[in-house]
Amino acid sequence: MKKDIANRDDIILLINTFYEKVKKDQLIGYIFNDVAKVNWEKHMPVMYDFWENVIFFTGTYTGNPMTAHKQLHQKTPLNSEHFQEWIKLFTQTVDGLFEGDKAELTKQRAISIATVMQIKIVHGHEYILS
Ligand code: HEM
Repeated sequence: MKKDIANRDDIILLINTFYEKVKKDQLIGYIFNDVAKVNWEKHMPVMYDFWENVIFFTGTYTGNPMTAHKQLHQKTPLNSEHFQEWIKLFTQTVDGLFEGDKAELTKQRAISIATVMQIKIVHGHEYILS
């Protein structure tokens, strides 16, 4: 049986594994590699903090993901297929490594944040949410 997500080391493993898949992905890899040209050394600690905050409420992340992705959407349009792929890779990564309540919570939070992000970004002006 797999273990559950229990601490920051588990989050680091999860996020490292996820972005290894993302970078190689046919559908969304180019957005990170070619459009945003992500500085991974800078980006990864931000993502560990973000997910640690989402899962364990540590208060370590203070950024604004919505702004970051709105800016990205102006450089290259993000669509529903991109978000579906992101969710698929994230869910597969969690399931490949962990199981338990925190693992379930992590997938649910990822899906709900991705859904809100997609509504705001892809469908933008039709919604009052901002
Ligand atoms: C199609 C889906 C997505 C794409 C293509 C995407 C791409 C990106 C890119 C290129 C960055 C900027 C990295 C950098 O240069 O610093 C970024 C940042 C980030 N992304 Fe995403 N993303 C997606 C979905 C999501 C989702 C669903 C979440 C959360 C559940 C998320 C969370 C974040 C966070 C927290 C940051 C850091 C923002 C900051 O600088 O504080 N992303 N994303």
